[in-house]
Amino acid sequence: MSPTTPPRPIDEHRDRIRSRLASASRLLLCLDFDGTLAPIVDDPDAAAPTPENEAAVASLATEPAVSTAIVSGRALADVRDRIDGPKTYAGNHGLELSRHGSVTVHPVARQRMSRLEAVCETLETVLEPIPNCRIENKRLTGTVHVRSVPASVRSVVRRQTHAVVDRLGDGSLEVSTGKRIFEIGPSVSWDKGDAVALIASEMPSETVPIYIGDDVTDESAFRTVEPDGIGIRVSGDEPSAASYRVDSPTAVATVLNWLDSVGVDLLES
Ligand SMILES: O=P(O)(O)OC[C@H]1O[C@H](O[C@H]2O[C@H](CO)[C@@H](O)[C@H](O)[C@H]2O)[C@H](O)[C@@H](O)[C@@H]1O
Repeated sequence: MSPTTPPRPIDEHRDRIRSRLASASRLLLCLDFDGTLAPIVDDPDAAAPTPENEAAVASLATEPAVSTAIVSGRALADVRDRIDGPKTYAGNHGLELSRHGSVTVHPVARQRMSRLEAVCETLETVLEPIPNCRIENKRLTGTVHVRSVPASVRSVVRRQTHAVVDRLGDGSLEVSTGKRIFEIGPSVSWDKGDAVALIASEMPSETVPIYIGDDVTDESAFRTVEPDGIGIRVSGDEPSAASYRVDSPTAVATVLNWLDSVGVDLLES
């Protein structure tokens, strides 16, 4: 179901966050990567967390009462290389999970890897004439990047992507959208929200979950944590399942630093 209410600016509602933290003994802090910890940039390879976010995540990851997790659409190995500290990582929109020292992969996604590979290879050829179009093969999912593609031909990329997925995917792969991207993945009912629910299910009952993210795929995670936990969308005032919003990765750092310096002390010991 699509959300209908815009999230509220978090700075005007710190009291509710304070009281929610004060009623918990532990914090599960789940963080999206692109657009949340790292500003959106033209070249996906160049994405990096702001130094403030990098330092805040590293610091929060050492707090005994805090569990941190990165939940990203990027491949697990890729996002792990880009931000250090957390013990838990979910890559490929939750299809691969690294926790307790081992990696698990969604079994259906694993079965469909060869089909996904064939789709990515074909798209490399079919979309080769499109200026600045780029295919990111993430093994379990694939991303067609159109951020730097001339606006007039983006619809061509969309049509060709759907055509290749329909032809080679045989109903087992699907296309979704993100920020100037088309995402190709297995048609399975598993998303970031399911990954966050799984991570949260292993926490003590007095844990408050917080999820911060910026894109449509983060909405499932907001639905998982809300209303008992706290969803924070990095966005304008478009409708979201998150209750609160901040406007940029710079403002995310302010929230993370507040959690580190004030929020953690509010948790019941
Ligand atoms: O779930 P996330 O961690 O937010 O990952 C979502 C996608 O992020 C990346 O693409 C986005 O960021 C790029 C770099 O800023 C930008 O160029 C692109 O337009 C954005 O959509 C990543 O490349 C994808 O694989 C992720 O699925």
